[in-house]
Parts: sequence; structure tokens; C-alpha cells
Amino acid sequence: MIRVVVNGADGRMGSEVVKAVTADAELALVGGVSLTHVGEDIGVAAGMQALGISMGNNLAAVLDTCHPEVAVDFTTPDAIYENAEICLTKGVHMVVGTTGLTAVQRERLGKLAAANGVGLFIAPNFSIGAVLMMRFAAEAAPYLPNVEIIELHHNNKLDAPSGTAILTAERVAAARKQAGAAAAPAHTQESLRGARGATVEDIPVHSVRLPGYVAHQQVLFGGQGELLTLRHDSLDRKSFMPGVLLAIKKVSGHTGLTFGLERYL
Ligand SMILES: NC(=O)c1ccc[n+]([C@@H]2O[C@H](COP(=O)([O-])OP(=O)(O)OC[C@H]3O[C@@H](n4cnc5c(N)ncnc54)[C@H](O)[C@@H]3O)[C@@H](O)[C@H]2O)c1
Ligand SMILES: O=C(O)C1=N[C@H](C(=O)O)CCC1
Repeated sequence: MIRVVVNGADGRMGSEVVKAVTADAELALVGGVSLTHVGEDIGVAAGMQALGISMGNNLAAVLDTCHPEVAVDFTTPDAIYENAEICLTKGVHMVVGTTGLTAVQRERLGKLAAANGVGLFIAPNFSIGAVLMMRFAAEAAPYLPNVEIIELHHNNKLDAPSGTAILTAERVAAARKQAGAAAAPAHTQESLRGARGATVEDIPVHSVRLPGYVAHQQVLFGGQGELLTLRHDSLDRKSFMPGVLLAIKKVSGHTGLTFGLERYL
């Protein structure tokens, strides 16, 4: 049994991870960390405590109490760097779903993981459909280099653009570059700042935040007299759980940083 702590156990994602880990015969949920009850399933922390599972609001203290092999983190962009430092320094493997880490921060944490002989797995998106969407987008990019991304998420999401949109843009840009393809220059002048969205690697990214959405993305390709649209929809946070469980089981076999779910598929 792999001993698992969930950081952010009361959150929208963390509470799903608690349920998924509890239901998996190869995993043992030994602890959880939560600051507030913001998730849709607000009974999770209380339920864990009732079962005698260590709960607390101090990550280092929870780790010292329940000695996990793997910590899963779904917290906030502000908290994740420090959380990772704490876990990796204590020799705990990490599975990180929290978005917001920069490439430089990922590399720095990867070195810390390697120095402590543990694995650090980071994925901006754990759903298989989203991984395929990114792969298909990279495949299409050399042939249809004019691309824009629209990502649509629930209105409680703290960051924009989404980690998935950033990674998609990076993959598309890399595939275009490798093929020697480039987007046609844009001639539009914004009469209102922000009208054309943000840019990641010169690719416009538009972020929609509305109640009702979970996590969705469209990658729009434009060609001569034709359009190709790739769309992925996570309609339920259960869509992320097979990827999270896979990562928990694999992370200890890969010392240092592994980035992206496709690396484990
Ligand atoms: N990789 C993926 O597939 C994927 C999928 C969904 C969400 N996410 C990301 O996961 C993160 C969490 O999303 P959410 O919707 O579950 O958020 P949420 O706000 O519902 O939950 C966040 C949780 O973190 C806790 N928390 C905050 N700061 C903390 C700290 N310093 N230490 C410990 N716990 C802390 C809160 O108490 C809460 O329980 C976001 O960054 C989001 O973008 C990633
Ligand atoms: O709900 C969120 O927040 C999500 N965040 C990830 C991102 O930023 O890409 C993945 C999808 C859900």
C-alpha cells in the first residue's frame, strides 16, 4: 500500500482525490491538509478526522505525524512552491496538479527533488482527453499554423490563463517551430486593450470564467477557406482521477522532475 497525503483535501479537486485514493486497494490515505472548507463536498475533512486520518492546516506537521510516501497537491498558485519545498525536503514524493508554477520554478523544484532522491510529478491537466487534445493540436500545428485558444473554466478558478492553455500553446509553438511553419502576421489594432486576449508564445489565449463550467478548452486553427476546431470538456472532476491515481503509483519510480501526464502513459 502506498501511503498518501492530500494537500488541499477540502477543495474541489482535493475532495475528489480523497475519495479516489480511499477507493483504491493499492493506496492508503493517511493524512490531509486544508485551510478552509471551500469545496463542494465540505464534509471531507470532518469525515477523514472521524476515521482517524491525520488532518491539519500545517503541512510539515501532518507529514511528520503520518509519514506518507506520496503527497498530492491541489492547493493554490500562491501556496504550491512552498508546499513542494516542504514535501521534497522531507523526502516525500510529490504529485502536483496545482497550476501556476513557472518553468524556472519547476526546474528548481526538480533539482530539489533529485537532491533528496524523490520524484516530483507535475501535470497541468490529468484528464486523458485533455492530453490527447494537446497532442492533436501539436500534430495539426505544422499544417495549420494560425491558431488561437479559448479556455473556459468555473468562476472560482484563481489563475488565468489556465495551465492547460499555457502548455497547449507551448506545444503548438514548438511543433510549428520544428516544422519551420509560422503563423501569418496579425494586422488587427486593439481599440480596447485586451480585446485580442493574452499571448503565450505569440498564440492568442482567451480565458472565460463563468459559473456552470468545469474545465473546457477549444483550439481553433484557421486555414484558407477552412477551420479546424479541437474541443475538450471536463464535465466532472472525476475526469482527472485516473490520471492522478496513475501518477501516485508511478512517481516513486522517477527521481527528479517529470512534467506532463503523457510521460506516464
Ligand atoms: N492538473 C489538473 O488536472 C487540475 C484539475 C483541476 C484543478 N487544477 C488546479 O488545482 C488547484 C486547486 O483547484 P481547486 O478547484 O481544487 O481549488 P479549491 O479552491 O477548491 O481548493 C484549494 C484547497 O487548497 C487549500 N489550501 C489553500 N492554500 C493552502 C496551503 N497553503 N496549504 C494547504 N492547503 C491549502 C484550501 O483550503 C482548499 O482546500 C488549482 O491550481 C487548479 O488550477 C488542476
Ligand atoms: O479547475 C481548474 O482550476 C483547472 N485547472 C487546470 C488548468 O489550469 O489547466 C486544469 C483544468 C481544471
